[in-house]
Amino acid sequence: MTDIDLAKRALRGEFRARREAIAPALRAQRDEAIARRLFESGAYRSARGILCYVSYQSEIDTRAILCRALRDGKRVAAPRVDARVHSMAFYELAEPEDLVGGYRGIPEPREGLPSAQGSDFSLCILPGYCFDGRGYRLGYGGGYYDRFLANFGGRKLGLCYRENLVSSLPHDRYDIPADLVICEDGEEEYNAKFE
Ligand SMILES: Nc1nc2c(c(=O)[nH]1)N(C=O)[C@@H](CNc1ccc(C(=O)N[C@@H](CCC(=O)O)C(=O)O)cc1)CN2
Ligand SMILES: Nc1ncnc2c1ncn2[C@@H]1O[C@H](COP(=O)(O)OP(=O)(O)OP(=O)(O)O)[C@@H](O)[C@H]1O
Repeated sequence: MTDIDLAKRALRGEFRARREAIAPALRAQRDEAIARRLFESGAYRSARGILCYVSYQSEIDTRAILCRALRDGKRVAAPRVDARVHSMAFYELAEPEDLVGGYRGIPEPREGLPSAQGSDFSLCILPGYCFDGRGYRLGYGGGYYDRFLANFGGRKLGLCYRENLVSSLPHDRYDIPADLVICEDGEEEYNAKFE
């Protein structure tokens, strides 16, 4: 375990507590505001398909996002972890019911769904405890997203409550920053290429 891993571990507890301290009703309102901003964004509107995490615990809720994207006629895929090989892949959903209990209780695509491949999937929506001023994220610590993003050529979009945006996070050579972070009251853009 490197110094950076240890520093990140200490921060996870702090930022989870901050997220959990927001009253549920307020959190729901903020999640709705974040989803609304996402739907209005060029990143969402121009994507034919999205790769989106399925929220659990106190993560920003993506249920409404997944359902709306399916209704909008987008292709929608969610991640499934293969813990044996420490990797994660995305599978395309036909309906919300395609999600079943998976890794650590996170809802994941059931077996038998097609793997999400191709340029239609041009947007990946990232979870995170927090993001910094350059788009770096602090995740659960599995390194799953960094391994996946190393081979992903599309737009990387984080969802984050405003109070969990920080100026700077520790990062190592594997960390891949978001191009854009959406908060309940605005957006932070890091990669002009994707305006
Ligand atoms: N919704 C969601 N799905 C996702 C991720 C994610 O961050 N969010 N992942 C992103 O990589 C992958 C799963 N990675 C994970 C890695 C570690 C733990 C974990 O250790 N969970 C502990 C609580 C940890 C904590 O609260 O800090 C647990 O369940 O007890 C969970 C998921 C793929 N799917
Ligand atoms: N592409 C990679 N190849 C090898 N090791 C990696 C890679 N990406 C990340 N790691 C390692 O995995 C460990 C966890 O990484 P990190 O703390 O960045 O996870 P995270 O981004 O918080 O988790 P997640 O992506 O699952 O949300 C670190 O030790 C990191 O160096």
